[in-house]
Amino acid sequence: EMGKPKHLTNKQNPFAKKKRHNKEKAAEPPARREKPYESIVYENESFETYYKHQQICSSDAEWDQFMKHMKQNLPVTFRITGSKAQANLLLKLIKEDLFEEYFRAVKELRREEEGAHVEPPQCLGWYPGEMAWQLELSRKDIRRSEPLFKLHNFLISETSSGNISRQEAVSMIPPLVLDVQPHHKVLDMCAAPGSKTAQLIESLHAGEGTGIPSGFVMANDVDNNRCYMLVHQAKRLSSPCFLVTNADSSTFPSMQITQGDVVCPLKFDRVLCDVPCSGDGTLRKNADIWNKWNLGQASNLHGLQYRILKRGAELLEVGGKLVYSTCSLNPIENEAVLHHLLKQTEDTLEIVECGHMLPTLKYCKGMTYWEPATHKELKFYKSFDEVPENQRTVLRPDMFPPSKDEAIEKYHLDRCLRILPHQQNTGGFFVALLEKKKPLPWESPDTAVDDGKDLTKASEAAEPPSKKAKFMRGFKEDPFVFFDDKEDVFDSINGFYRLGEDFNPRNLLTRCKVGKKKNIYFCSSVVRNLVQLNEKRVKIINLGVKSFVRCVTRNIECEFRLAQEGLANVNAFIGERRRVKVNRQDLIELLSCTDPTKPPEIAALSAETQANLKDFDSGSCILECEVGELKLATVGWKGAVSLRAYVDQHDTVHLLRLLGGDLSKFEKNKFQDKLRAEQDAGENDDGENDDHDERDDAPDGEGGETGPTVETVE
Ligand SMILES: C[S@@+](CC[C@H](N)C(=O)[O-])C[C@H]1O[C@@H](n2cnc3c(N)ncnc32)[C@H](O)[C@@H]1O
Repeated sequence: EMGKPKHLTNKQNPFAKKKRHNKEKAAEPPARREKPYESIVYENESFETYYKHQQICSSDAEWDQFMKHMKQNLPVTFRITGSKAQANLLLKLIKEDLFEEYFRAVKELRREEEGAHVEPPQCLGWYPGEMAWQLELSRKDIRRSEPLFKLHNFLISETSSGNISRQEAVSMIPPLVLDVQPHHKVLDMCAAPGSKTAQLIESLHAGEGTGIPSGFVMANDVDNNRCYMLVHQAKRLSSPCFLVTNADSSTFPSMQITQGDVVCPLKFDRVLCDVPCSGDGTLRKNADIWNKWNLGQASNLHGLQYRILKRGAELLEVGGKLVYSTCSLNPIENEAVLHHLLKQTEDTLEIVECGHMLPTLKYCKGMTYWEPATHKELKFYKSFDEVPENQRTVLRPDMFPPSKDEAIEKYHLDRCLRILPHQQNTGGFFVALLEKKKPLPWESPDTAVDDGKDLTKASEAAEPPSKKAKFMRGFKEDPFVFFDDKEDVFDSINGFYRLGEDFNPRNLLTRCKVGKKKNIYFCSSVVRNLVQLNEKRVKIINLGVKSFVRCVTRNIECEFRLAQEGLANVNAFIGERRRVKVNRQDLIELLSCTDPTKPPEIAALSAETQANLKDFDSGSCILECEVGELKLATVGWKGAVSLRAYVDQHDTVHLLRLLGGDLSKFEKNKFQDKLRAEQDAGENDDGENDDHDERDDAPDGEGGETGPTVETVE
């Protein structure tokens, strides 16, 4: 009776789940096989000619610095995420323990070459709260050097549990500048793989103790496979205020939202346009661009970038802010795109200053003059009139700069930020912050004001036009099935967990219309509203956080256990009867148990905990532990004589780290493991591919909870 009735959970579309799983797998980048060092030539003549001509650096000496840095590997950067109390404690442990290990390991690594001087990790001063750091080591260094294995383990494990994010320094900038608040409606138009999306979600949740934010983040990508990277990325953040859509953002559909009692056109307070680009700012990370770089790409992308930006501006609320960013240095993809739109939006849209939001960041001002060029022979043109007829489909009038005065006084192109690699040893990047002052000239004022006047128009559009139906085809998602007010499963859950008056059962959903509900997801009210109003207008890929999981156990009245993933959201609603206070030592004990057949016995725990467990019904529960300022909560399982923590391995390591427990049994030395495996096999590998371990930004697979399936216990 304990088996999971898989065939029942998905009667409607038995293959959808498997497909989804495969898609998620396929979305993970393959293990990298970097080209042997020698085969990359760090040179590209057109690149140098083009950018020298555009004067992206102010002197020859600076140009030399620029080129020198472009040819070096990028240093590793990461930022600490998560709630304030946990992030502060993790920061303290990083500064004390991790950096001590860092100095030791780097000294060991470099002893022969460089003596014993080690550059200390550098705090990125423009990122708030000392939460972002740069190490003078490349990813390759960290992956390939045995002395650094503990540092590497730390990075992998804390990334997987979502407590740090290994993100390029410059990529942290757009979300900072966008300044997302908990009540904001946020659209990330080109979101995959989602490192910036993660930051947007974190900002949405940054208001301390305010419960579930009233705003939301909608992350979109045109590439269906890459949408699953977003799902994967966001899973670690467990936000009920998040959804993933799959649409071409240059024609992003108009949607609706209920405000008060009125259905209104959906406009966003914040829009991120991190558009597809030639990527030449990432040469330090993607060295193959050295061989491929040509100017044709930029001219090709300009149009798409413009259309995405324009649609973003349309979807923006008056008074709202939009960030346009690329990892390209090319003015054709940057200032020219902004100028192209600003010419048409007159005084309704304005580039605003944002440098002051990034104290200590070194950058150049946006360019106010540039010369478009043909990509084969790199012939530069000062005005469109000079462009020969046969080049006029490639070089468009809109790619040319305004007069120098206009560029500054009318369009404020100088307010853009250009970050060059040598300024603080990063990748190259471009970012501009725009504010919408009025409805755009082609928008009627009504559509920009949420006064519901547009209501009739909006509801006429309720049925999608048939040409929209075309892009809705393709891979079919399982449906989103929300609970209604009389859901029998809910009564059983509510009876067991006493969810309280404030909990709205209609914010729970499953992904199957018929059959037994297996996983129950939780989302915020606004996300439910968006799905219900817009499901037919846009392809929605994912939303909701897994919060309850079917788990049928003898003698336990409720057929659902809590899921660790969703605990942070439902925790506040759960009644006293399913909460157990445990002390620090007990929680360390519970987390350190890695043998599922021998769960910790209640009799071996502290007297306090034993007393707390008296008259406590068996089944799923919350383990609560207070250590100083820090309140930790994990999912647990109370058996007849045992108590266990029900936490996956990465979370276990994170919690043990915070609690000061012993991590040694979780430290893996892959170099030693490999050596041992080779010795066991009695033969030598050719040793060619030594980095087929976890890719840096891709946490490994599913990483299921390590406990046994509870179904088989007691
Ligand atoms: C520069 S990457 C975005 C990186 C992402 N913002 C991050 O920080 O992880 C550009 C993304 O735009 C997507 N894209 C390209 N054309 C698009 C379109 N027309 N609409 C929406 N997304 C598009 C690509 O699939 C790609 O994932």
